[in-house]
Amino acid sequence: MNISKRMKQLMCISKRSRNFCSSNQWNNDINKIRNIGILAHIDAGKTTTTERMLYYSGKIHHMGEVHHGNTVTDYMTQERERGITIKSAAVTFKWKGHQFNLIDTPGHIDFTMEVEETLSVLDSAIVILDASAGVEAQTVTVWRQADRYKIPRLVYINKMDRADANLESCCTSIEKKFGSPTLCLQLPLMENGKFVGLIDILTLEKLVPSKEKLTRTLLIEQEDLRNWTAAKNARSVLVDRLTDLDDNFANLVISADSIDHIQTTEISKTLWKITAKQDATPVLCGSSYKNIGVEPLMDAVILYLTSPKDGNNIYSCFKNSLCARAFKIIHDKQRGPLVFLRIYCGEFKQGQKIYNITKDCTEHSGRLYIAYADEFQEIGSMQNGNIAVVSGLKVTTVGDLISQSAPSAQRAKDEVISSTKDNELVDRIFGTGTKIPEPVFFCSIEPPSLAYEKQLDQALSELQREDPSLKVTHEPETGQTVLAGMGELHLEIIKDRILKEYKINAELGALQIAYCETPTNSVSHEITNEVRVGSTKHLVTVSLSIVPKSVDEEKEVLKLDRSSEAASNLANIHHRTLQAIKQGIKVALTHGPRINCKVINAQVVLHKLEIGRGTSETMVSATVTQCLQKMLKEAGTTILEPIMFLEIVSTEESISTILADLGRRRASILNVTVRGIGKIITCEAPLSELLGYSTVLRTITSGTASFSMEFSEYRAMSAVNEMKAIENVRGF
Ligand SMILES: Nc1nc2c(ncn2[C@@H]2O[C@H](COP(=O)(O)OP(=O)(O)OP(=O)(O)O)[C@@H](O)[C@H]2O)c(=O)[nH]1
Repeated sequence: MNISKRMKQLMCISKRSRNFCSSNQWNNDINKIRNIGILAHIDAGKTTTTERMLYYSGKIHHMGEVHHGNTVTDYMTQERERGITIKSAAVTFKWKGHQFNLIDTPGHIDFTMEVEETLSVLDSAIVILDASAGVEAQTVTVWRQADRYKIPRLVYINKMDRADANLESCCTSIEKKFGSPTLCLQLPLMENGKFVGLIDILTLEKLVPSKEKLTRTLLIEQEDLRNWTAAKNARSVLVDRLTDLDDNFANLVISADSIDHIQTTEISKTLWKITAKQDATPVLCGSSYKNIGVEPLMDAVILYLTSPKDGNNIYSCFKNSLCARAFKIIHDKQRGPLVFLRIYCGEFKQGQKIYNITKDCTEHSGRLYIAYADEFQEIGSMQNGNIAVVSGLKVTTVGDLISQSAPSAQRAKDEVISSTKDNELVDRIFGTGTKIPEPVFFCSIEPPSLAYEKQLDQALSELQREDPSLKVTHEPETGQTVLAGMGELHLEIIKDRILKEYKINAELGALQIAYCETPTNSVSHEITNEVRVGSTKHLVTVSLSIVPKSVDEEKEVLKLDRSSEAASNLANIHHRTLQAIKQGIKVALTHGPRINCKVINAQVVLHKLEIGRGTSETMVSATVTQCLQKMLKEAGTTILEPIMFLEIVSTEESISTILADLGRRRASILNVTVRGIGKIITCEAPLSELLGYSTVLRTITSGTASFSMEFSEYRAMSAVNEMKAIENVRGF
């Protein structure tokens, strides 16, 4: 690693940061804030593009490169060693009077939780594509995630310098895979077959960058007929598309005497509207590595992406009192845990007391900062619309909703409940912000000696607080600590972090597949429990059914029987009792009867509940667990295995070898398509057949093929494979 270069870069950040203390130097004009994320498939160029943005904004004076391991946002040792992003990184900088709070996210599927956390607090996003690859497997995943959070986005097609770059086929793949019409705003400017700049379709200008400055020159018909004609035609296509998408713009076109007289500002305004509504996707292009296209991309962020004020602020019920959502936590050696907050309403003041709505507790915050990746600039206060970092919070975890005080939170909740019958909205506001993906791999972890046991527990608890997709459990029967995560790389990085950051050489057991169980039949049961405390008898009776489902259709596993006989008995269940029942269900479904793994795809229906005076919630929970465990045994369970979706990119020569190998892995081939000079195989295969697949693929194709995979679904297997799974799990 080029250490001196990195040192210079950091000094440069710190020097600029020192001039930058008070919050009122920051943009409190909410219209001029852009909270944006950069999303893409692995290696599309997110970190390289972010590094250029920091450079052009004046935040750094030397551009780092991913292959030199000296970029600002890939600051973790593991990121620098491997040249991939693992943790999302937030940076704040200014561009043309606007404040960008930008989050660079990882592209690897194992770190998808980082993307999910980021998306839950963003206003808009840039999706980057590799110009030679178009829409790739992970692009589809992040696009779907962004759809779920209704995030306006634009696409930046990077790597236009590559010989096999193809802007048109990228646009076609966006339209085909996402059903979103594309609005192409730039064309590549070629000289002797080389990509040297861009043509701005709106202004009919040539944009030719140097490292220091971007030169804009108007295209002149007589001097550059070919480019001028291409730009004019592309502008007509753009105007036509906007006419189809926006009635006001259509009226403007009808009343104009010529398309040429439509003002660029009118086109821009319409583009903003359409992007905000997500009716179409603006497309820009460039080569971040060759420093082409990044400044116009930053201009496009200002022009077409939304500010915090433009979106529908679902938290407006908090009015001017504080409302913020925690979306990321890191552990800083000096400052301790740092919680990243998106502030939706009010102001966060350094050292203020906060009420954590999710955890129902009050905490004291410490210092307040603005983030520049792993550098932090202390500030006194931060206004709504912004992203801030807070130290000192001990209880808050990712996804928690924060307010000023319990009464202000209650006032906001009362207001929403009285003004809407929409329970989903209430849940979106006051529930936890992010969806935590299910881990598909697990392994045991042991300290090198008993002396390290406490330290390892501490390290795991910090890592778990940072990363909700990492699950740490202690198995009471075996005394083992078990780590569950998203993939081989995820768990490998955790082990490496424990070694490098906590200096513990922990031992990981063999990787195991996270199988699940599902009830084979529907069963009902009623149970009565009685406990004597002194002379008092405490009674509880529950009647439940368990019903198998093809997937977990409902958000809640528990459903109340709505029949007339049950309704009166269940009408007045106290909130705390309901929580106790849910807790009892959770415990029972954590360990299935056959191989002790999680029970999924099941619905539990509560028919009856009778509780004697003074019966504790713990007793209710225990009775529900006991009843369900009995029912699961009676119903019998089927074992389910995780099935992965794979996309393999290969040369023509290796295709038959790869297909033959996939045949031995119980894979179903979905498609084989041509991409450039190579081919893409899409298929599904059980995860148990894919352990160490990256090494195998590298070996059988001499390193010419690459692949990405993501979880598809849990599926039942044949009796023979079920036996094998049982043997594997018992051997663990
Ligand atoms: N030819 C070419 N290579 C590029 C360009 N932009 C980035 N790269 C290279 O592509 C590789 C991946 O770039 P990154 O910026 O790390 O990509 P990323 O999307 O951040 O990667 P992950 O975060 O690990 O998913 C690096 O080797 C870059 O130098 C480009 O415009 N042209």
